[in-house]
Amino acid sequence: MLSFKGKDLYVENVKLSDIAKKFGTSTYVYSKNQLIKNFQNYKNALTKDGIICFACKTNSNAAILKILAKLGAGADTTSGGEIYRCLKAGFNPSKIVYAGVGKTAEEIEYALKNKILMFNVESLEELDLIDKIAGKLKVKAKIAFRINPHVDPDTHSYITTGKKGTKFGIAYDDAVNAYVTAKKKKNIIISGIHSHIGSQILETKSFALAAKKINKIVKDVEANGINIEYIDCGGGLGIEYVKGEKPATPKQLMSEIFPLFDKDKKFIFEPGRSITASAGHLLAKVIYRKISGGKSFLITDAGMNDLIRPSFYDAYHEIIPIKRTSAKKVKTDVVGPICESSDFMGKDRMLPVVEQGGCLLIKDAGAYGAAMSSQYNSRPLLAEVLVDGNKATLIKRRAAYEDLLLNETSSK
Ligand SMILES: Cc1ncc(COP(=O)(O)O)c(C=O)c1O
Ligand SMILES: N[C@@H](CCCC[NH3+])C(=O)O
Repeated sequence: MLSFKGKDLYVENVKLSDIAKKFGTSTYVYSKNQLIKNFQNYKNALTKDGIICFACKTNSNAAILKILAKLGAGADTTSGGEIYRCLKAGFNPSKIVYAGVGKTAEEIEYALKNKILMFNVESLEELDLIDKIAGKLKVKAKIAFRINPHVDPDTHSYITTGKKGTKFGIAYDDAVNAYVTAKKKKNIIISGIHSHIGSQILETKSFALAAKKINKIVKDVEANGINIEYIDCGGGLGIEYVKGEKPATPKQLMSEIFPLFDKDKKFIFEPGRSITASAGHLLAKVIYRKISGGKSFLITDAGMNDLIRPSFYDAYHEIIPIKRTSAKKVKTDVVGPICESSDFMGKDRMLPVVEQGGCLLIKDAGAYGAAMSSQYNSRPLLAEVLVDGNKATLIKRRAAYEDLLLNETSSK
């Protein structure tokens, strides 16, 4: 919900220059109504019994989580900390699923005590530990196996998770045996099957291929007298970072998947990026401009510690000045203040020479933005602001220098 009104760029009905004045820069700015719209796209497409479990690793700000919990979302979690955040935000534990290759004993115990819907189990050793801890607590643990379906979708290699040889899940060929083993465990209830093939996937064909392979396992497992209630299809739908990219919609995805399975199945989807990415942007100030070695640079107060995606994956985020200007456009690198040559927000962009102190918006940073930020170079974490109509609310205060020393025991 970004638009120009006159010369000014707005998020919903709030001028970004007003946000910069009031809350400072750099700042993450979210649109509540874009977030709701993105979630409703999934909810409306879910014509079968099931749950949309928001992948909270993309953005776990309490205000964002509360909005989604209120809309009836479940949560896909990947650590005890994420389960904690989701419970605090009001998610119903019976809608929380928990994946991850390295769940610790403490995390498993915490999840069991809080009665989550199901563990997406990624190895037989993990299954043993869950069974043991459930026994100690005198409870039953509901599980699905995360199956690695050996599918290779068209996306960045760092975010491909369902390919043969990656660390995720139980290998496709070992899936049926894993279920047979689980059936013998005293404290385990088999609830479902899970796969998640990767992220920023624009087309549906890899999802459909994975789903067909998963259904083959479901049939083989059920032939062994084991019932599979939930088909958890993971997340992974991409968004339009680059103008002209055409990501499939939740409706297209689901209409390909549903007919592949028996009618009685319940479905879980775990979208993350496609819910939060386009609902958030990074507002940054141009501190300095310079020409060096024949290149033009805009140096912003946002760095790779605030948004690591460009440095880490060479990811593209559109960058636009928040004030329309008739200044000439020149090929520009937008860089941050960190001592790394990989500290850039965008390279070779045609941008007007923004005035010093002017602001840029680094778009579609609501997913894996603030959530992946760090204090590298001892830079305090950023403020986060939520816009709803004509109201802008601070949902995370900007950290102070004192916060940098908060947990260091010799800091007094
Ligand atoms: C298990 C699991 N589910 C869901 C997601 C969310 O993926 P995305 O943000 O691409 O929708 C991820 C991250 O890739 C994941 O690891
Ligand atoms: N962090 C990645 C996505 C990781 C997906 C998590 N399994 C990104 O920014 O694109």
